[in-house]
Amino acid sequence: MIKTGEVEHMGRTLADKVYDAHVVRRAEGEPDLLYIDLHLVHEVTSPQAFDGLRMAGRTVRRPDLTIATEDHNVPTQNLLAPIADPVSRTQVETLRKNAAEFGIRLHPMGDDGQGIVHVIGPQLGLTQPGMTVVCGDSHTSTHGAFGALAFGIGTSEVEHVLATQTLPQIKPKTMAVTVDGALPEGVTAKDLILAIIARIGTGGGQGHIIEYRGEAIRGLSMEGRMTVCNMSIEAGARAGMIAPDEKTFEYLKGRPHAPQGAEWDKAVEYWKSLRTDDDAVFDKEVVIDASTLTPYVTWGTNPGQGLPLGESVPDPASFADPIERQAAERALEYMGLTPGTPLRDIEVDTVFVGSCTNGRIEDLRTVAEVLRGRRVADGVRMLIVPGSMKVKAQAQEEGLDEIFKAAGADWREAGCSMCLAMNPDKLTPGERSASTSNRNFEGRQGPGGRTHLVSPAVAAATAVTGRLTAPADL
Ligand SMILES: CC(C)[C@H](C(=O)O)[C@@H](O)C(=O)O
Ligand code: SF4
Repeated sequence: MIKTGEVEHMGRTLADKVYDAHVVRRAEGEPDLLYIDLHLVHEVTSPQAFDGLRMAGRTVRRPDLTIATEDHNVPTQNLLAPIADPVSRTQVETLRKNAAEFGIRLHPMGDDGQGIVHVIGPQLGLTQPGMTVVCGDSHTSTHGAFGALAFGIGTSEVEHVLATQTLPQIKPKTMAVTVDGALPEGVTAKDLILAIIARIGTGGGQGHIIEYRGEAIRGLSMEGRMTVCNMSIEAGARAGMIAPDEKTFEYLKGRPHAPQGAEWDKAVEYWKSLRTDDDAVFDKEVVIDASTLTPYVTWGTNPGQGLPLGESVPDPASFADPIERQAAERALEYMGLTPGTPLRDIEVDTVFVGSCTNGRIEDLRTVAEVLRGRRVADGVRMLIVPGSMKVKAQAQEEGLDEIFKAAGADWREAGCSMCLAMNPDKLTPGERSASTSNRNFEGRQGPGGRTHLVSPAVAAATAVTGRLTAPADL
């Protein structure tokens, strides 16, 4: 820890640097007060926060640092029709009223800036290295891909940030996940993060900010880095971060909210200092060898229950830990799977491509590459949902939508869609999906629905054969 007036000798991690730069008040035995640079808002976790402000007669302290979008509840087709579900409709209408009353920018359904909250922040250049970013949403960790300290907060904290632009915090511990070597051909960021969670477990990052580092992380595109950071929360971590580099700067340059001219040069100079010092010590460290990885899929009902696609459904008896064994038994029962079945033999009814994990342009390009000249298997429905209206427009500019439609897939409007069952895109009881989203909990995609988490490449190949498949198998 740095003390004012003392020369600092101890190296600091990236997380330390960003955190320390935002502490506006620190007192013994109390949480720190952190300044927040960017506050993202969506319709699900904001209504009570705005009610709280109203009741206390408060205003939003920095509407200019706050931006709202409609994503969870929006249908992904027939946008002109009123939202049929009354709860969804009320949430969306409430956000519109609140945004108007408190002077917050909102990207409503149908607007060309609308999209999933974690897709639009980076897209607009709002998410930048060294920032603190919060949102009433657990996948706020996505923004850590830029070297920002980004984490999800609860609704009462949303109210606190709206009112003060600050947040009380207890400094999390730090954890390094170093991924050495290069990812083999055909192995993607999604496979990597599923492998990491399978290795460290859904509680492996608890209380920690994970910094992903090493050759394989440096080799990822910004989209891939976002996929990795997005799922940090599925390992229980408070946040995930990746040190900014030339790829980060290149991605940001020229975006609507990125600094410009002399401001840009100054910003880049600062951003370059945002890396873990060589002598910094992490509270916890894990090393992964990227060269051993193959496409990963989940077989169970939490994101840590994953295996290489070439393996078989595990036998619960093979788990030494009694809690894991029980969890596996229950998962297999819910998933309707038998131990020993090769994962490649599992047949799916539905394939979902989208979400804040894998609904960006690069993901859609990967899917198009696999689907080009091929057909979605008979009896399989495939939903391809862009993460934002901008992603949709770009995909259409590149003609990807034509490839999707020619293959028999359903090309939709932007939103969270089938990632979670808060809008019309749902699984029916017993229906099985291969999904590029981030959670496979019981009922996540609809009551009784069975979810296998996969990469966009595996999703596309699976749509073609109707069984869990990698493109290399086609
Ligand atoms: C609805 C929202 C609070 C929730 C979250 O916090 O993550 C959702 O986005 C999710 O992915 O489960
Ligand atoms: S796409 Fe899924 S994970 Fe992302 S914010 Fe929406 S519901 Fe949450």
